[in-house]
Amino acid sequence: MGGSGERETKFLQELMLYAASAALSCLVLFAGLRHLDPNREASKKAMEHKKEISKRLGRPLINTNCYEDVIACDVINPDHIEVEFGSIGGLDDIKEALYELVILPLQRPNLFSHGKLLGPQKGVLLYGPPGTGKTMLAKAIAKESGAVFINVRISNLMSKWFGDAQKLVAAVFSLAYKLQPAIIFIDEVDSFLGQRRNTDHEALTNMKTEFMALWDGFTTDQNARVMVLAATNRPSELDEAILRRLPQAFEIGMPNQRERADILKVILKGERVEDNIDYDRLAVLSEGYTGSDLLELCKKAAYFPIRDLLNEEKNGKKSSAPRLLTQLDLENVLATSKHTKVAANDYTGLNSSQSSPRWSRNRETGDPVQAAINELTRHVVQILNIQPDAEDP
Ligand SMILES: Nc1ncnc2c1ncn2[C@@H]1O[C@H](COP(=O)(O)OP(=O)(O)OP(=O)(O)O)[C@@H](O)[C@H]1O
Repeated sequence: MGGSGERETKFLQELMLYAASAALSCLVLFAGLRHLDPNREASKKAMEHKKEISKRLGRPLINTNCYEDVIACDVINPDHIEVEFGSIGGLDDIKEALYELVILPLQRPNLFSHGKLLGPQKGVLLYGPPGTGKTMLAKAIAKESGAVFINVRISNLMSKWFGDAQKLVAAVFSLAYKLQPAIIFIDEVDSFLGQRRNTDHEALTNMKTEFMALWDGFTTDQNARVMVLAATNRPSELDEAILRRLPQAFEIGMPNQRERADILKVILKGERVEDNIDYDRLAVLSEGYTGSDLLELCKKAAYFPIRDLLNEEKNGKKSSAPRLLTQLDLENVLATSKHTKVAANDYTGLNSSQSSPRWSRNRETGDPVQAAINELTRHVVQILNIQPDAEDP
């Protein structure tokens, strides 16, 4: 009797020991797996970001999956975008067209829900040389329309979760739908959705196919306030399948003289500058500059007052603040900086096989023939590396 009682106690003890060690092993395994997960940090960051987004959006935490959480890292709340249409110099007719085509349907979908003729645009392409304000314009559209801005970085989709790239692509669309109104922005779209090559990796090809299928789904869903905005410096590298899905294309070209003056005014607005800046003269002197070049020019010029202040201090003078920026500072930079025309030379424009009327939209004349002549002239100017004598303001 005593022997069987002892055996029972021993059995129970062993059972408990096994149970405890099994529980411990599970715990260790679970903790180990969590540490082995290469995306642990990214998911954690994404979760924090998602919480922040929900808070900022004033909506309860949405029910998202782990892929949507990763995409959430690239979501920008419109209230946090500083760029608005007013901070973009020039591009007046393009801004006006984008207001009607993109902003209004996102802001007031009811206006576009009567009949089939006025369905909202689901894809818009901005193309032109680097530094001309395409990204800025895309952000301003999100800001003005109150849409969340999902900046799709292909490198993000490809590198972090290589095997799951297709699921991430699906997450871009599903998250956009949950957060709508939303703008999915794809910069350098040619690198992601460019012409298919035999050398393309299978994962990239699958991603493209998935992206197109999901995009088509949204195009037919009239209630989805989600739009794809794509930008490229190499429009000629996009294939027809993409162009079909981007029926509205806008060339964001090199700014003309009047636009350069406008851009300079916008950049220097609110800065410590003298009142007598001659913007028209600066615009003449800065021919061939993009908006981005003009920003760099102003940044360089802003150092002159600082240098002067430091020199004065060296000579024993005490100054409380740097002097105002002058016309001469800006002209000095223009005279000394060797402008390379990188942007204009890089821009390949469109090849003839893709020149259809929609591509030939010319924001200065609206005339396709004139647009073709301008394009040709631009190429000749680039090849000969000459500057036209006069320029249309
Ligand atoms: N029209 C403009 N008005 C005011 N600032 C401009 C304008 N165009 C460009 N800029 C300035 O140049 C910066 C770079 O422009 P942005 O990144 O939008 O050019 P991009 O066309 O998208 O170039 P990329 O093709 O290289 O991405 C902007 O952040 C802005 O400060």
